[in-house]
Amino acid sequence: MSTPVLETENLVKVYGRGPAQFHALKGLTFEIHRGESVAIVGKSGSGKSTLMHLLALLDEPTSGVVALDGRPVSKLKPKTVSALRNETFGFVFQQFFLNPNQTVLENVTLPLKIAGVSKSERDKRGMDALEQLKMADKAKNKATDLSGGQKQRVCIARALINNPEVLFADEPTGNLDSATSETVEDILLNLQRDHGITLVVVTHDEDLASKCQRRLIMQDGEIVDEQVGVKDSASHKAPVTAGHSGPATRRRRRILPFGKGAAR
Ligand SMILES: Nc1ncnc2c1ncn2[C@@H]1O[C@H](COP(=O)(O)OP(=O)(O)OP(=O)(O)O)[C@@H](O)[C@H]1O
Repeated sequence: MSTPVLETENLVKVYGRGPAQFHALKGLTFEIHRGESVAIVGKSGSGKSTLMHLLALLDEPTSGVVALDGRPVSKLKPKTVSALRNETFGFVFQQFFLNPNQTVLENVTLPLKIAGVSKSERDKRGMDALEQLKMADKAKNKATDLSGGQKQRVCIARALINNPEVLFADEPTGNLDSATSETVEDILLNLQRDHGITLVVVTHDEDLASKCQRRLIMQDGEIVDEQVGVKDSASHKAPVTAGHSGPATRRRRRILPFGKGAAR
């Protein structure tokens, strides 16, 4: 089996100190494989967002390892971690985080501007991404002059602008009505299925979770169950596999020392 794109080993996150200490993640060990769709689900406060932030290298664990392409990243310099994050990941959040004073195209191309890409190249790639999301006709609109579903499509275009290996989505349908949610779900799942992007979704939305290939069920800072199989629908033909495939915390292979044997 290929090297997992992301894996964790005994991942622990403790917030606060002394009597105020709170163990948000209690030693998680699991793998996410390239090109799969994984939903992280569980009740409010179970640790989903904390886990996603650690996987996405937006926060550091208290102890344990996060490895990207088999290479532990927890001990890297902040600058290297930032570069890895920008090169490898795209992000979609419930709160769209669009700049209201900029056009749709400017919002979508912001990551390229930060990376120092020329305006002509940014605009070309931005329009390509907007085409993909069927939003090219709104390129010159202010980002505020859009419906919720359109805003989320702009956010997805922005997340795709760097050709990410992994797309992290934190409650991507949280602010959308059910019809619009379905459109956004299908866009995300199509990106995973047709373009091989690894999709990691934190969600309370059962419909979205059921369309992912794997669900990690969290409770009180632990992964207590793992379900495999996607909902049978017109766009998702694989049958649901009931039950779970065993403890999600099982280890199958050792994480390699950073830089050894991990091609990217
Ligand atoms: N910065 C922090 N300081 C202290 N405790 C925190 C902090 N961030 C999160 N927590 C606590 O850690 C636990 C897990 O939080 P987290 O946001 O990961 O849960 P969640 O499953 O994503 O919840 P929700 O579904 O409501 O977003 C919660 O009890 C939360 O109160």
